[in-house]
Amino acid sequence: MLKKINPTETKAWAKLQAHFAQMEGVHMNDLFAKDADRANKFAIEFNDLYVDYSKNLITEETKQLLLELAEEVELKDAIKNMFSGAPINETEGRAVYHVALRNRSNTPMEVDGKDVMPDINEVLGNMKAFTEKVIGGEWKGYTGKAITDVVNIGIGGSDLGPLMVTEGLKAYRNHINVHYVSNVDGTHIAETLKNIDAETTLFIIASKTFTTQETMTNANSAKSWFLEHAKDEAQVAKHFVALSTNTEKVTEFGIDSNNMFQFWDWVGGRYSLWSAIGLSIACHIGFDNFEKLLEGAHAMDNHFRDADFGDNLPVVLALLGVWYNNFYEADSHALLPYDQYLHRFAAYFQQGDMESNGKYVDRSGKPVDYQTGPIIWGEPGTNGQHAFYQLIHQGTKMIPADFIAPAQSHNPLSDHHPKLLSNFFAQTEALMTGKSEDVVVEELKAAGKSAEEIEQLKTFKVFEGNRPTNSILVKKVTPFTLGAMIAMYEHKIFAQGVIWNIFSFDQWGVELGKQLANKILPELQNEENITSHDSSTNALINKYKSMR
Ligand SMILES: O=P(O)(O)OC[C@H]1O[C@H](O)[C@@H](O)[C@@H](O)[C@@H]1O
Repeated sequence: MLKKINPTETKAWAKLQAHFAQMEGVHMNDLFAKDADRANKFAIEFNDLYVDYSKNLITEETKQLLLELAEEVELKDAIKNMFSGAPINETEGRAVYHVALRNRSNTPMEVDGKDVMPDINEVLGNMKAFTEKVIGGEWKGYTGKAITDVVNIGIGGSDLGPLMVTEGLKAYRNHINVHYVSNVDGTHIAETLKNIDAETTLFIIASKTFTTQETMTNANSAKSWFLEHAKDEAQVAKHFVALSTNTEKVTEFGIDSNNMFQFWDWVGGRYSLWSAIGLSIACHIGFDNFEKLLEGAHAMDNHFRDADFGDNLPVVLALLGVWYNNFYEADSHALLPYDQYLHRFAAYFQQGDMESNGKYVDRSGKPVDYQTGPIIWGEPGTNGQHAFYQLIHQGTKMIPADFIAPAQSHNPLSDHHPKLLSNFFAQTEALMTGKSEDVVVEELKAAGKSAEEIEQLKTFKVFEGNRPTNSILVKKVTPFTLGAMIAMYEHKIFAQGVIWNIFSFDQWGVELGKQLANKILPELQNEENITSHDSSTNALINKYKSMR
């Protein structure tokens, strides 16, 4: 069980508050000027990852106090608890054991006294055999043709993870095309079906519960479409497989239980890409590469469990996040990958982070009186620069940001990559150093501006700088590195949840909207005037009915 420690009542919190008062007004430029070794001091190297966190509003004292906070909230114990398979997802009475899914050392890992590794290895074995058949062309469709396209139908954790990783590792892809359908908007499935052939398409229905409205609706539409072509229910077995924890519902849907890849209730949806939910990834990049993804995550798991907190990547990133979220009152955090393949990275961690730590009730069931999870957002590299970076540089809000870039591109076309990386380095430098009024005035003089023009223009061109960033430089975006990076952020989220004294592995907040939608749906299926809601909702529903 996780301890119930209010972080704001720790000694470290009070010390951090006092320290924060001293830090206000401190400029990072001065911190760098004072300490020639700062970049070395505040960097962590892990395999092919190099994380520079020196461009943060911290001193050694800040780090020390943040580490004291981690000790006082008993983060070490919490990590041990997670790795021991204890039911730390208390509101659902479940263990949180995605670390077992990627336990490549294969040591026993138990839930309720039962080693889960044999089951995990069995499903991995089934996934391997299946992907090899699909990729090798042995798995045939109803007319005897090999599979060319895989459509993953799922939503939330059963979509975002596999989608982000297949995009992230496209450089490793084979001839199997993978498509993702998530939205209940009929457009999503309709547009996907336009580009595929029923004879050579395999549908993967991915749903932990196998009751999710969007997924079941899309799955039924896919099945109807398929049967329009195949005209034989018996052929469904060749074209539909399921990834789920719910055998009963899978069978009810008409999928042969032999074509079901199991996972377990101790795998949270947003932490499930390492389980059978990763089947579409394995179809796209091959099972060996999928295993390397697991290996990378496993390496990060060991690091998180064993490394001293001061050199522990997830812990350090978590503490920096707490520093900005709770002391500087930053309300968001940007993830900015300088890698086009990682274009869904921020979207993936919007669920990972916001569904985990978007909670206002603490582990004792009481409302918190401090801030919890930040808003996560971001877009890839230079696209963001030409869109929202203005606000990061000169806006009134502090936006701590993680800049992520590979040293080696999978597509080293002419000078694209040096240009991309020059922007990566320039942005973090600019955000930190800013541009003083003196420099602006010199530049305007050099550009031949009059004294009057200089006076009018100068303040607009000044950059305060002092805006915090982490730089995450990886050698190359490989399956191993991506696995490690995803696990790094997963554990950062867990560590922050522990500090904020909240439960990071339930998601009650997604329920109310679902319940109300279920109540409203039948009201949309008749022509009656609706009066059962508030006046705004009634008016909207009735307007919709008059417009359709
Ligand atoms: O895999 P399922 O059961 O279809 O759930 C899909 C998603 O549903 C809800 O939005 C939440 O519970 C998410 O965490 C989950 O990922």
